[in-house]
Amino acid sequence: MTRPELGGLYAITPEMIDTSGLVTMTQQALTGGARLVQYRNKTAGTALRLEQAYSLAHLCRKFGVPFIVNDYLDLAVEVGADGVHVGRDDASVAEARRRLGKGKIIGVSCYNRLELAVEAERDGADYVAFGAFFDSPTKPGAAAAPMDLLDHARRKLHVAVVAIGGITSDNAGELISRGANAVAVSSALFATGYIRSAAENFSRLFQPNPTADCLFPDHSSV
Ligand SMILES: Cc1ncc(COP(=O)(O)OP(=O)(O)O)c(N)n1
Ligand SMILES: Cc1nc(C(=O)O)sc1CCOP(=O)(O)O
Ligand SMILES: [Mg+2]
Repeated sequence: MTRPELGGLYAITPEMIDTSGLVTMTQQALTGGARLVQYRNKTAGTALRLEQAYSLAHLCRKFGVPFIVNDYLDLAVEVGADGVHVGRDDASVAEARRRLGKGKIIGVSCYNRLELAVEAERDGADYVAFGAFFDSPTKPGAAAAPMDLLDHARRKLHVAVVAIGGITSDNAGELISRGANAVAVSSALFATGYIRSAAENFSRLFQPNPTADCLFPDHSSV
């Protein structure tokens, strides 16, 4: 079943060594309405990763927003994260569930493959992620995912669907209207000089639009 907290703007943190800068930038994203945060750092050493993950876990707790650790299951357990995100080179869903326990969030990368999502859902994932929908500055070599994958996913799956890869506030609308519950964004949030307002722009896309309802009233239930 789709967990209600797994929707909206999903902020993927950038790689940086300055922990206080990272916390400040993430705080701006949260103030602008980010509903999930993922700590993603592929290059930091163990001590820095631990320091950053603890700091971000603490920050997210203050905002009441789930904090997810990318790749590192041990780190997620150690800092009391709300969940972990795993891909093809990472822990299995079963292992993540065993280590984290019931109630924690397990997200799984499914790239452009619906069958991986069906398997992840069956194994107990809480959300599945598809991408890359657009060229990603963060992951330039990512395989491309077609938009209609979201239409198929919406019909076939019951868990939350996350879209990722080169998403901006200009191209996110179509992903959301095709059924993405959340959009995972790094560069179009953190590589801007206006993180808070970028986050607000994304967050607005998830709010019901009263003007559109007024122009096009929904009589489907009448
Ligand atoms: C929300 C979300 N979706 C996809 C990914 C990519 O995970 P993965 O394929 O394991 O690649 P890395 O991020 O580990 O390089 C993600 N992290 N988050
Ligand atoms: C971490 C990651 N995974 C992807 C996938 O397609 O699986 S794309 C991606 C990078 C997302 O960052 P940006 O918003 O800067 O494109
Ligand atoms: Mg990974």
